Amino acid sequence: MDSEGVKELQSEEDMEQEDEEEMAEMQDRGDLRDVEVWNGFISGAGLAAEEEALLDWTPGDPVTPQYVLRLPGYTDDYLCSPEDNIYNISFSRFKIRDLEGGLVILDLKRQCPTEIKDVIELDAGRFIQYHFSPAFLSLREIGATLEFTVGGKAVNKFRLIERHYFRDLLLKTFDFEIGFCIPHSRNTCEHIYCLPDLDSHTIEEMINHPFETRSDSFYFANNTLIMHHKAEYSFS
Ligand SMILES: CCCCCCCCCCCCCC(=O)O
Repeated sequence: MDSEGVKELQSEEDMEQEDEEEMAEMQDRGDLRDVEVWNGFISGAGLAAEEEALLDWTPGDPVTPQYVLRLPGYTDDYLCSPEDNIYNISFSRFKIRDLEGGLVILDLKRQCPTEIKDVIELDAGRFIQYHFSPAFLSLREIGATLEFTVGGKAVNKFRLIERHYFRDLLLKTFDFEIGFCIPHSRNTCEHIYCLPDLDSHTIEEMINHPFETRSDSFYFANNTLIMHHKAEYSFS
């Protein structure tokens, strides 16, 4: 696969409608608890037992796209291990550009052998801190180009779900369908991020509190979680 312009699949409105339906069902059943949880506000990070129950998930159950789309906050831990990347997907470049002005904001490249290696990278970094300027928060749309190689097995339904939070407030969920990737391929795709409209108080808080803005990136193949990356952001 060598695709450009992967789009956001599920709109915020669709997700809100799904949440409203879920809440209405819960209300009918009489088990509606913390409405705040479903609005993206929780009082503590990670999953408490009652949150797992609310999500209808018990430890050991597979982590599905539906599950991560309902997470109440930034996770305390990684929800899969590096060994779960059975397709030996290896990221080689990550570039961010402002779609309006065309300015490249970030371009991270990894030194990679010309030949695609079909080995699992157990030491691949899963956590990164990004340093942006306050002006980043005024951007409307950014394009994030991802370059990666795939090992000997074809990847079906490759999908990235990314959840961005400031503290416990869910800022936005991005859901990108990357699709099918052929074995031993080198791939490029660009995801378009429409940045959320944030109120001035939240923006000020995000600027004044570096690395309290965080994200979980969940990568799925065939609805199975194969990679989980975490990131923190400063805008000062
Ligand atoms: C300001 C709140 C929403 C921000 C959306 C910013 C998009 C940033 C793209 C970078 C995502 C990289 C994630 C990662 O490296 O795991």
